[in-house]
Amino acid sequence: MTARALLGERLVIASHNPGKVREIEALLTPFGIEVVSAGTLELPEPEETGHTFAENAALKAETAAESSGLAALADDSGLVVPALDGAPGIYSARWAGPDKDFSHAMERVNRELGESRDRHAYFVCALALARPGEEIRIFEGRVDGVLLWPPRGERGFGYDPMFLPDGRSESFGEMDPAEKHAISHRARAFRDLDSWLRKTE
Ligand SMILES: O=c1nc[nH]c2c1ncn2[C@H]1C[C@H](O)[C@@H](COP(=O)(O)OP(=O)(O)OP(=O)(O)O)O1
Ligand SMILES: [Mg+2]
Repeated sequence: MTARALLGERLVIASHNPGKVREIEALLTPFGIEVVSAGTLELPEPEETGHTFAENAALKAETAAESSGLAALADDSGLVVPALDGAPGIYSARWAGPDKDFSHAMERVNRELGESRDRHAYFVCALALARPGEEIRIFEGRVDGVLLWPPRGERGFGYDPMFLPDGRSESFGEMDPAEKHAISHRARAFRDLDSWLRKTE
């Protein structure tokens, strides 16, 4: 797949999470690509049966590309806590249950950590880019930090209020979105995508 082909087309953002779609739209702005979300096109939400972030991202991008006939970009991401053997990891969304209750998911993370002295965690983002009938591409990013309790801030989404990125004094829930976009796992995956686009131009 070439950058030229991609840049001349409409791109589906293959995500049903409004917090993510908002961030992806902001991160895509400099690329000047016309985007449409999976929700707007009423695309189905596929079951995430993969065992890795990359597999689930690929599955979501391929499903969206096939059902829309357009190029599609999917994001599979999550919070990895080494002291919890990597949980919630690819199950990060599922820990919030059908009501997407992240206060409950954050409480579970904190409860399972208990008195553990190791509160290190990182977010991972795998982006998958698919065009109908073409080989899929994966881009990845990660950001390290520590888990706070109680959670802080109302901005962002998901586990943001309990995540303090290394070297910062504000949680992702407190930060201005532009600051999160400068350092987040998602921003780093976009940098990876950007350097690939430049190479293939
Ligand atoms: O920057 C982030 N800040 C806070 N929490 C985050 C972030 N990035 C991922 N997360 C957590 C919450 C999210 O729900 C889950 C991803 O799960 P994941 O399956 O990739 O997304 P999702 O089900 O919410 O939407 P969709 O699959 O339609 O793209 O990890
Ligand atoms: Mg999902």
